[in-house]
Amino acid sequence: EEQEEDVLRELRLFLRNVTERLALDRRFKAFTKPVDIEEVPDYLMVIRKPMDLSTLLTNIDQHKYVTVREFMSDTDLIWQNALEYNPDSDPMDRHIRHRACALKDTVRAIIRDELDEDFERVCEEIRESR
Ligand SMILES: Cc1noc(C)c1-c1cc(NS(=O)(=O)c2ccccc2)cc(C(=O)O)c1
Repeated sequence: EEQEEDVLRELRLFLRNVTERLALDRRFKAFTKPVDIEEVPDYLMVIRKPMDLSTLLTNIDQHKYVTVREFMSDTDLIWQNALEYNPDSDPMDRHIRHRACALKDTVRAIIRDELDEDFERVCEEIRESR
């Protein structure tokens, strides 16, 4: 009903704000767009579920996320994919892994500091009722 739509609208505002702040952080530039398959031809053979910050925004606008937990599953894909595709000891791989870990820590810190657990509980109730 109306109150539920108000809660989900507030969730989308929060998730958009978090995503836009991540996209503005220079450390995360490589995560702002899908990995370019022209530049990385074997990427989709290694990574089954690509994800990036622009796709997160599209998903938010398409009402894909009803809870922060669902949003976090997709943000986790971004850094997990980067760790999986770039496992080597060469400086480039180490550099992208360092940024992937920074993305993981930054998202968790924002959620810990800015998400009210009662709000997330209401979102989980809505998801279970659907
Ligand atoms: C993300 C990601 N996961 O695996 C890799 C590898 C990356 C990644 C993707 C991009 N952006 S891109 O796919 O458009 C591109 C790849 C190669 C040359 C030029 C552009 C950049 C970087 C980077 O470190 O700058 C890394």
